[in-house]
Amino acid sequence: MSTAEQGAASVDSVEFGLREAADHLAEPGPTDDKYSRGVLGVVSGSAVYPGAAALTVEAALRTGVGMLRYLGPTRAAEFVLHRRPEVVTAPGRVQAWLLGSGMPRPDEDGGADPEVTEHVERALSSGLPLVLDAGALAQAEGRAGPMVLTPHAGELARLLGVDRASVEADPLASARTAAQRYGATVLLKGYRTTVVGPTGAPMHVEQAPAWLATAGAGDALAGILGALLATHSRAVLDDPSLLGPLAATAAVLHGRAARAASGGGPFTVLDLCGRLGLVIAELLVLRA
Ligand SMILES: NC(=O)C1=CN([C@@H]2O[C@H](COP(=O)(O)OP(=O)(O)OC[C@H]3O[C@@H](n4cnc5c(N)ncnc54)[C@H](OP(=O)(O)O)[C@@H]3O)[C@@H](O)[C@H]2O)[C@@H](O)CC1
Ligand SMILES: Nc1ncnc2c1ncn2[C@@H]1O[C@H](COP(=O)(O)OP(=O)(O)O)[C@@H](O)[C@H]1O
Repeated sequence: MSTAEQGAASVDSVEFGLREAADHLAEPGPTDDKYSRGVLGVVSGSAVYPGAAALTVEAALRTGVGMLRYLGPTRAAEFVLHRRPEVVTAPGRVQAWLLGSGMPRPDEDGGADPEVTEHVERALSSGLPLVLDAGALAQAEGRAGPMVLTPHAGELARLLGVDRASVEADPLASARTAAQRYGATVLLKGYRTTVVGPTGAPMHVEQAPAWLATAGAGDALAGILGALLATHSRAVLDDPSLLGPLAATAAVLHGRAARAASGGGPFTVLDLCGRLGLVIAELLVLRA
């Protein structure tokens, strides 16, 4: 589907841009410590997709958290620690959770190991802000609490029990259906990223170059959003309608970092992650 067709199908959403994103960034102050900044819990990756664990963690750290607790499978944890020794692999208090990137769905052969499943179950019933991605999307069923679902069109089609073409024909209506069904904010990925909450006006973000259509880019987006939820946890618990602007902010950071990494050509997902700090610094200047 062309961008023009996507636009025509989504005339009801408003563009969420740089200035709006700048207003949804948490900047630490002199009295902050690693706990007050926000701790993100991450359960991602698997024996099949250990890379997704590294990408979610890298993106979250680069977006800025006080601490990241990684509680995924052992092989992925070793890989994560090797790359990022600042990650903590002991359980403990967190302010938000990112679940599912690179993990099997509960109905898939093999499933996750029992220890990982227990971490996921605890997170799902914690009442804390959640990002549910990839293998954790179906866990939204029957859950209460503030959560953002981050499907691509194929995953949203699976969730809704429709074919992918019908999601692509009207991304906004499809995302809205899921938002209402699950009482969640839905961030639907694609060239245009659509964000819809169970209430409130839908938004869209178009900051990214098409070079971003590359494996692992969605894992990085999930990490960015997880970090934003951890650093805005109290505000989200007070006002869950903040989930929409925070999800859209994640898409803006992701797209801008992709553009910076690209410079007009191809790039890797780790290149994108490496640009996040400067993109955030640029946006913070905008609101000064
Ligand atoms: N480095 C890592 O560790 C990485 C790990 N990753 C992890 O992998 C897991 C699986 O995620 P995934 O998006 O790849 O698969 P999945 O959710 O089953 O959706 C498939 C959809 O795509 C479509 N489709 C398939 N082939 C197509 C084609 N050639 N050209 C066009 N369309 C095609 C297909 O549509 P269909 O044709 O079936 O309608 C269906 O809609 C997930 O946990 C993720 O986090 C990834 O992030 C990558 C990096
Ligand atoms: N044509 C495109 N132009 C810009 N961004 C895109 C395009 N296609 C996909 N993206 C972005 O790339 C990311 C892909 O995520 P996803 O499909 O989950 O891939 P993966 O599972 O491999 O990480 C999303 O953030 C999506 O918005």
